[in-house]
Amino acid sequence: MSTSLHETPRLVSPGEATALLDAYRPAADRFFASPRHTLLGHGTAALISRPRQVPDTLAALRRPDTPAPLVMGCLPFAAGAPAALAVPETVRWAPPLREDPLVALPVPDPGPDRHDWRVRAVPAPEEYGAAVAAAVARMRAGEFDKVVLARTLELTSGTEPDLPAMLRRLARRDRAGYTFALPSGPGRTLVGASPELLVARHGSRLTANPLAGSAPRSADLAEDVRRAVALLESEKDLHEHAVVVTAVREALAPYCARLEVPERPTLVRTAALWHLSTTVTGRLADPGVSALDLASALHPTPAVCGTPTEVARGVIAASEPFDRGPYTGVVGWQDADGDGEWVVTIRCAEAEGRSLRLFAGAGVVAGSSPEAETAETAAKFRTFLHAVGADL
Ligand SMILES: C=C(O[C@@H]1C=C(C(=O)O)C=C[C@H]1O)C(=O)O
Repeated sequence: MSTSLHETPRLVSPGEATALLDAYRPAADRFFASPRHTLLGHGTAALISRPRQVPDTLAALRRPDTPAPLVMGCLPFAAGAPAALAVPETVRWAPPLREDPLVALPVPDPGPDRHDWRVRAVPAPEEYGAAVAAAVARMRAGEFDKVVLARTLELTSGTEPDLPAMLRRLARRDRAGYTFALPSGPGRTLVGASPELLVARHGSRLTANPLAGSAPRSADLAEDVRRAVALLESEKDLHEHAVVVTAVREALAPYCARLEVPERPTLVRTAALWHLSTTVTGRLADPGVSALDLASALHPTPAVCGTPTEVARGVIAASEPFDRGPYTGVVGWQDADGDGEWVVTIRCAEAEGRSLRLFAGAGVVAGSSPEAETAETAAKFRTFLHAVGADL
């Protein structure tokens, strides 16, 4: 196997990752930061709307004596809708942002935007609660097991939002997760900070980290810990989580010579939420299967859709009065060897002109309450509201 650029041993110098974060410019650039790498792609050598075209496009663009090309971008939630994948003209790599001492310095953050946001909730929180209640009634009648229902906030302002500033705030606040900013369609930019790894492949090793079952954080330390402990013991959340882990195991098993799935979830936290988390690891039976092949086999997991998948898709289409677009799709990168990282597209917004559309959803099971799911989605919005300086 050839050595790709990101595997080359390198000297780490402070500020390398922060420099990529600061260099990001919308439209021309694609930024992706993970706990392993920071990437900044510049320019577009090729656009790809169908994931199956990725291997041939990367092979055709391979040139001797230059680093092998890679693909960055996002896939939408909806099956069959076009992807927004691209091969950048150049890619700069840096070590993880969280290891960069400069990212922790408080000074360079420019503070909140002085935007006067007009905010419209679509659907209104009461309508969202009613959709949750209707889904709960159907699940109690045994029609299906789980559905993830989402809502949006449409933010508009008199001036175009400063997307690089938002990206910097997202990256600085949640340094342990995955931060991204890239074009999601003509005139549109997807920006977000997701805690959830759909799948990463490194040679024959794979890792997936499904999250499901959540609780809002509290500013009060004792209350924060109480909520974390309650989440670990909540039967409703453990069930919601188990449904996702089972689906991930079943989707990955056919590709694996070995697959390890811990019996009980642990906790992960973002600045706004606690989540139940399971880290699944495995070894591929056929190393020809790429990270994107695995992501396509997994997507959509019941962490963002439901169980059974097709029933849940139907409930989502009938209940949500908006198009999810890239939200709850997949975002990330992959190189010509098939190594890469694909993340679940959540805690994000899509920017277009002077407006931003924020998305948040919650897993609904028979034991769910409309009030708790509305509060959970409100907490999920906080990740992005902080980035636009609108979290009051
Ligand atoms: C759907 C979202 O998050 C997903 C749903 C979760 C849940 O229901 O507990 C937790 C993490 C994500 O898998 C979102 O953030 O919008």
